Amino acid sequence: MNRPVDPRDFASKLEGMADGEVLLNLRNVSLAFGGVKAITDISFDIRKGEIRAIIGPNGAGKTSMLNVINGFYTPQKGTIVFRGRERVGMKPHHAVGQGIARTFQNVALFKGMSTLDNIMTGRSVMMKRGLGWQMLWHGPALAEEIEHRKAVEEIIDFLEIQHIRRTPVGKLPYGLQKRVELGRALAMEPSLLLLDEPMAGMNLEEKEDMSRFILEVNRQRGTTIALIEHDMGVVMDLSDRVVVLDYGRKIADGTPEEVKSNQDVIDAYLGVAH
Ligand SMILES: Nc1ncnc2c1ncn2[C@@H]1O[C@H](COP(=O)(O)OP(=O)(O)OP(=O)(O)O)[C@@H](O)[C@H]1O
Repeated sequence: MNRPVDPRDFASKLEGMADGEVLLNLRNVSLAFGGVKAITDISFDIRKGEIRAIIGPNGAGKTSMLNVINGFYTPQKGTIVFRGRERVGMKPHHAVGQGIARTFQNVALFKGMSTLDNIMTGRSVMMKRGLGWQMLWHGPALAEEIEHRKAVEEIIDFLEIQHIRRTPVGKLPYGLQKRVELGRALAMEPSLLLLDEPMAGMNLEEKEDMSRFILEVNRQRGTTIALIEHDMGVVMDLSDRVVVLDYGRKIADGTPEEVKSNQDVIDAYLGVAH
């Protein structure tokens, strides 16, 4: 049985960790699918409080890397240390319990459900009282439900989506669906938020809105963020540090300025032959 997750656990696990300390450390990680080497001997870290971008051309291994971080894939080689503890055989449903939440390249919401209910599903993973309790509508379950509703309403306010709270998400424009998906991830109160192409398919205005929300999540809520993004303008504006992958290998790691002027990165994006 999955252990219920108390959001306060996350805060206590992060207590004593200062901004800038290593939150997640990947060492010599390799992942292959049969003969396809998706990730080869990659090491990098994510520090508490930063926005860390993972970039690279198509097929570079970015999504695979995100899937390794949240336990969806277990690498054949390498070590992963999260909050000072080496992780062994973590599964995706443990990720939430550890304080890792993610969004997906293609929005993964319940299309027939409202914005409110979709965000509430993010919260449900933290509920201590099971369905039986809720059906009986006992006092403690009711109190917990009210507490979660309050947290969800705060997220709805924060993301400025009050006007669509009752709308089925399948009826929303794509940009707003992405925002709701961000809301659902925030409902899990993650210490590490993974965003897979948060701006994909968005127009300029939607991108500007999403950039603002990502920055506010990071600055106001103190959430550490790792994101994959193809829009270089966005990456350079938002990120504190950028790791660049190409053909499953790390080719650069540094500030946006350092990475932008790195010759290997320029070659990779121009498609220079290896
Ligand atoms: N489940 C899988 N089974 C087999 N091969 C896979 C699988 N997932 C990824 N790959 C392969 O691993 C390599 C890296 O893929 P990945 O999706 O991680 O790259 P990416 O950088 O995220 O690409 P994109 O920018 O196109 O999304 C590719 O060669 C891909 O075909």
